[in-house]
Amino acid sequence: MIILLLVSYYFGNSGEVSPYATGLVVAIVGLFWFWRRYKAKKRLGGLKELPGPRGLPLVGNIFQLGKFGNAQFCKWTEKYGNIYQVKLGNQSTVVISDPKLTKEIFSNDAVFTGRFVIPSMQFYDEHPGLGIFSSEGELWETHRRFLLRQLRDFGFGKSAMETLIMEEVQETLQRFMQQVGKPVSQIRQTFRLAVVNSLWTILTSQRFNQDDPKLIKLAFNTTQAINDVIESGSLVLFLPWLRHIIPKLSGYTKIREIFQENRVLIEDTIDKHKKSFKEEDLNDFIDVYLAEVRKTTDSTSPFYGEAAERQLAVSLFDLFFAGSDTTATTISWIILLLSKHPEVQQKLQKEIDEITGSSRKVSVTDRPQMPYMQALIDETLRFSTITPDGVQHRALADSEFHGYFIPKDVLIQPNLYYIHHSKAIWGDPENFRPERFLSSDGKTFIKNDNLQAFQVGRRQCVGETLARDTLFLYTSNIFQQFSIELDPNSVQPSISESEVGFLRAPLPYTVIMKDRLEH
Ligand code: HEM
Repeated sequence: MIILLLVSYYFGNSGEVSPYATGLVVAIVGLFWFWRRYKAKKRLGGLKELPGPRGLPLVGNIFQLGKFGNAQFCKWTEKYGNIYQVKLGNQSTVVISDPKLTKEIFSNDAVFTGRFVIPSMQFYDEHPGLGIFSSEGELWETHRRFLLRQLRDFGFGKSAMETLIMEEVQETLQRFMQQVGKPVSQIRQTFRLAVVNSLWTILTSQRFNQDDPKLIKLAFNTTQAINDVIESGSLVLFLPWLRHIIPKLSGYTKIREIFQENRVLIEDTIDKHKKSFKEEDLNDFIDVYLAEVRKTTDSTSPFYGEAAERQLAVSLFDLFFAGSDTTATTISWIILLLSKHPEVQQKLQKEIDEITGSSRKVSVTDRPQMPYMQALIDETLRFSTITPDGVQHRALADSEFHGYFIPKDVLIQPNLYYIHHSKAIWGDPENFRPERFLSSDGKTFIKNDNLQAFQVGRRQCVGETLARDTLFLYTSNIFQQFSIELDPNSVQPSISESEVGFLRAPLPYTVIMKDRLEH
């Protein structure tokens, strides 16, 4: 309208809209529209455009998501199919809801190995894109390879690490023993402390007491800050420029304070390792990393100098952050699901009793003889799906997937919740039924590729082995010792609902433990 008035004014018909001006404006707008369509078509290069819901300018589809964003992603899958596009703020995101397609896109082509660097969520605000989680290209590849090798040599799957995890399992068992017969709540928090402690010990060789305030801060602060941002609508994630306008209200100030606390703790720990460093006595991940930095003389190497030390700090934070709440939340789902399903709990205890009896603790070497336990863990990972939207990847260049044009910088988001709850794949996804991962005689555990809790392909979770060992050791040793039921006098939580937050966590619940081994 403003353009129309300006053009009318120019044509000398002050105040009135002339028909010439209207024609001219319509022609200009029409030409502009055709030009944009032509450009878009040319850009597609004969490829198809992705379907998806229309969004508003600037904010895209954000306000259509609601508190439980994943429910809307599942509805859109029903409407637009297994591959469609949405806009979160000004960020285009391709949502994939089929396990074969996620495997294909994340495994085959290095172009889909990028990451979305969220400005406010970086360990070093001034050096984004470091570490394992947020890095890309050569920096990511070299560090991921190094990390996997060292963690394998230093423990992933080794007995030394089992000993460290078992220390925390024992402490948790003792805590539970003191509470036998009484209502116990705060289950997720208890496991967070235990898991955080074993991870910290594995990475730094330092162990906290489970009541140490430093440990409590480490365990809760970062997740809490991220949850606060999500609860207040995730605006700073999708509209990052808001942090400059309303830093406090958007949650940015709080997040930076917490990253600063983490920074002090991690940098301090690295400094202590530097002071006591001995080439012939490498004890943990920090030591082996520092050894690599000391022997690197090529200034172009990612392991050279001060930049490499920053990279070490962020990698430590990534491992710690990615590994602690994920594992603890999954254990808290296991406790809730087994309390709701006493028949599953009894089958598990029968298997434990047959393998170890009560004379010794369960060890990871028992796992091959425990198919029911393995099935139970996979069924929990499927049923709970703690990362319903998975972790997004970024397209590093314009590319093609199944005839669709995928522009550079678009994010690829696996709809894990949909995949794990698809009727077509699982038959009765709403039921918690470990038997779906067993052979028909119940004697053999059967892996199912449609379970993608750790995602698949080139960026698949590096901590899967550690997570599976931890889940196995906690669950088997807790249910060897205790039978657990929901407290009949407390609120009975629904298992199909969850808390709003960064991870899909169970609603709060209260249980009563009974000592099974009491003589
Ligand atoms: C039940 C527990 C866990 C679940 C469900 C889980 C899930 C995931 C998922 C879905 C991803 C994204 C993969 C991708 O982008 O393709 C991921 C990445 C990652 N996870 Fe885990 N994780 C768990 C435990 C752990 C543990 C114990 C550690 C390490 C101590 C860990 C470290 C990482 C790291 C460093 C990445 C980034 C990998 C990369 O970008 O290359 N996770 N995890």
